[in-house]
Amino acid sequence: MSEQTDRKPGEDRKPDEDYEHHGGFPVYKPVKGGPDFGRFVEAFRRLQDLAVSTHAPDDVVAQAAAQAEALGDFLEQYTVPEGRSPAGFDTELPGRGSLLMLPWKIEKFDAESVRARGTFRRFHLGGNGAAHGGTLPLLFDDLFGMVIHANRRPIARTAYLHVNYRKITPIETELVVEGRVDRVDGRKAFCAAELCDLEGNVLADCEALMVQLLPGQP
Ligand SMILES: CC(C)(COP(=O)(O)OP(=O)(O)OC[C@H]1O[C@@H](n2cnc3c(N)ncnc32)[C@H](O)[C@@H]1OP(=O)(O)O)[C@@H](O)C(=O)NCCC(=O)NCCS
Ligand SMILES: CCCCCCCCCCCCCC(=O)O
Repeated sequence: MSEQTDRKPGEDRKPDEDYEHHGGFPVYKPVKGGPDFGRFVEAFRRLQDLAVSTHAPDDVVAQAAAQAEALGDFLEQYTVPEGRSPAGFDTELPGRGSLLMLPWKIEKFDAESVRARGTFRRFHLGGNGAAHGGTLPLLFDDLFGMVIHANRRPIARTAYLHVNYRKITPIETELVVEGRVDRVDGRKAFCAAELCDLEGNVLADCEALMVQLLPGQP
């Protein structure tokens, strides 16, 4: 039996009593990268942009491939398990220092809402100047993870995520996304968010159900 509430997130709730119980997840802690880590990640994003936007002569591609392979060989010895790399766990960096997440900056983070600002990069291109349709669910899904965290709720899994694509989402253009918990029903947190341009036009909106995990649940 679940408890139906109309409470506004953060309004009347104390931090979730189960906050430290993240199903079968390990206890994650932020992992702060060193002084050059943000620069390191941004250099890789630039390479991703260039890898998808250049058509270099074969000898240049061969040289670039050899340098990339050498860099991989150089770094491989430092591989660590999940949760030990700053990538995705450095909360001060755009996209938390992850190459997968959108490299957006958080500008509001509280129980009312989480808001982030940034651009879809050239490597996020779908077609005809628009961000790939699959990159928007990634943006919203990661935002909802932060929304859950900002509401002092334990880690939740996304049960569903519904995106309405209202207008073309351009790459290389500053945009804003903001999301919140709309309603809580026991383990279920119903979330909503909008992606807007700087004139306030809604480019896409999204609704998702985030389900709190049971003990031991993966
Ligand atoms: C989401 C998940 C944890 C829910 O499984 P579960 O813990 O066994 O929970 P249940 O199936 O009992 O669902 C819990 C509640 O959410 C509801 N629910 C779950 N999935 C739903 C969906 N897709 N649509 C609507 N409601 C859903 C159930 O109806 C139930 O509601 P109730 O408590 O009012 O009866 C599980 O399905 C899962 O792990 N899915 C994969 C998640 C995933 O990989 N997400 C992407 C990465 S985060
Ligand atoms: C407090 C540590 C800060 C970093 C938190 C990273 C949390 C990652 C949770 C990953 C949850 C799975 C999300 C998904 O698969 O969609």
